[in-house]
Amino acid sequence: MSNTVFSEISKIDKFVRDTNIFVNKDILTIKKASGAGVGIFASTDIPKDTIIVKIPKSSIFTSKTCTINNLLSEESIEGIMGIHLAVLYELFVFKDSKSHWYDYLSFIFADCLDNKRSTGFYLPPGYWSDEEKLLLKGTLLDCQYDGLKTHKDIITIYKQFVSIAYKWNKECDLEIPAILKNEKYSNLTEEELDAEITEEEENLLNSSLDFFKFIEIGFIISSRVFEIDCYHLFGLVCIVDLFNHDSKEDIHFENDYDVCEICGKLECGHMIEEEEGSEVGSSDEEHSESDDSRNKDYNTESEEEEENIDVSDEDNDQISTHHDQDDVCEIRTIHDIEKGNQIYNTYGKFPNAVLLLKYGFVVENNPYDKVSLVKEFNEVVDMISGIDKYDIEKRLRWWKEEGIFMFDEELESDETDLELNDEEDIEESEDDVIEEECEEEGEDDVIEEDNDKENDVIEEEDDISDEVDIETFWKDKIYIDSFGEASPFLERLCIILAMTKEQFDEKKLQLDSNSLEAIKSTEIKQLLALSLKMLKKILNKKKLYKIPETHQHLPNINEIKKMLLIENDIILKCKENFNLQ
Ligand SMILES: C[S@@+](CC[C@H](N)C(=O)[O-])C[C@H]1O[C@@H](n2cnc3c(N)ncnc32)[C@H](O)[C@@H]1O
Repeated sequence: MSNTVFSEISKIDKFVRDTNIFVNKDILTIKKASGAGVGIFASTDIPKDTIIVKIPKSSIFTSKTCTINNLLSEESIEGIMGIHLAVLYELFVFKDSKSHWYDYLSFIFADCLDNKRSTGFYLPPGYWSDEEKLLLKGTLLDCQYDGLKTHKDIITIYKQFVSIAYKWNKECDLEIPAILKNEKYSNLTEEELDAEITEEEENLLNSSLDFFKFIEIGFIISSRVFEIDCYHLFGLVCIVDLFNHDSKEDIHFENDYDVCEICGKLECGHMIEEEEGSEVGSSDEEHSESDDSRNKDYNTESEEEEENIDVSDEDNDQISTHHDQDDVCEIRTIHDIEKGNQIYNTYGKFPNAVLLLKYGFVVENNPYDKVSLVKEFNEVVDMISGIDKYDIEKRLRWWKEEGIFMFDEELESDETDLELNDEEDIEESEDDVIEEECEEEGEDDVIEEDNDKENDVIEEEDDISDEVDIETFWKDKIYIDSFGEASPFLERLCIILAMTKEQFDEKKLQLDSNSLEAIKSTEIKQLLALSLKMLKKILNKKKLYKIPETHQHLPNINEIKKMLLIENDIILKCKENFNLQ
């Protein structure tokens, strides 16, 4: 769990004051939240649309605002990777005396700084003990997300960071963060960095405490990071990162995403240059020129400081004046909140497996939760008789490569139709108003822009089959949902597998849901009965998980038990819905 400690909260008071973060203390209380570290609560009734926190973008820790921002941009490291590397320097190199961010970062990474800690490392499930991972075998986390495996990408990132740290040390005498000290990777070529990670290498690193600390820091970042805008990309947002998660959110994080990608401002010379440039067709040059000139300043600075990098006060002044005061993010309540209630943010519409992988916790009554049926589906398919194996493979291949995307669109258009029907009445009455407003404000351009955006979305959707990993996509759709219902994709796939050869090949029923409806009633009845039988066989194969009773010594046993109990609950609901024992 990436929780902070309530008794240490005063550590961030000074940071909050110094960086002009506005917290409406008259209506908010920060306190212990049962089972979830610290949380934020309403100390009075709070009406809808109240701004409860305001934070200047310059007070958000990002790869652009951190102390080594100039070095990161020279290496083209940005986003979450940039934050990861920057945190190592703020915590272990610049520390209290030189880091403008230390009070905040040492609060959220307190455990990582404590060399005598009594708790183990806070790591994603792939790094848990074999005993713990065994208990989660067969869950969605295992079947769909490969969450019980360690991932080699993190090793490549570690090697890259070590190599860069040695380079900066050589070029600008910048101290190497202790956890990146590893001579073996101190001078890697591009080729060596890209090379396949060997098992020996993996085993060696997986027995290093510094490497675990490196992963832990990455995991804490993953559990607290926010998407900011197209300039900063991601960031750690003090105070805002104290809101706990619930699928029913109380607040919205509001900010302008579309800012200038060069300087991060909402309006600036670069944007005008770009507009003018695009008219005369020279925007790229001008952009890169201004980009270079900005980098030149930073480069010169780093050259000047080559002898001895002095990080901070000056740089931090530059950071805090770099953005306009009105470049702020706001937290706004989206409905009335009652006094005493915890105020929740939502981290996304994620099943518990993803919550555990990204944030280290699971929640009960999660409407987005699922139980995987991939293993059970494959077992039943292996037992199908009456159709030859080649035919089954052909149908499955068609489903994975084409059918599933067509069905996805079919479901989406059904949903859109439903929404449109609901909205029709409202829209009709609003039409006159909109027409009037457009006339007044000359909004033709806006409408065109909106259309362009819609076209982009449609194009993007058309490309979906090219972008997603086909294996991951189809498996993700083979599940029981949180209400104990089989996924519509699984139902349709069972129909496809239950078809006769003629129904599949000649009538092409799989391509057209209308002809599926129109098919002769006796024929369809038989087909649906067969497919329901197959579906029930699959569901019947799903067994309840054994809840461990004697494993209290395992550090992650509470989350494991919670996860298994929740999946069992869904399986039981499903058995009831389908009258299975
Ligand atoms: C962004 S932080 C939220 C503040 C955090 N509770 C703290 O003490 O600093 C995210 C972390 O809070 C915890 N958390 C958030 N929502 C939770 C929930 N509904 N149940 C349990 N833990 C939760 C998890 O440890 C998660 O990694």
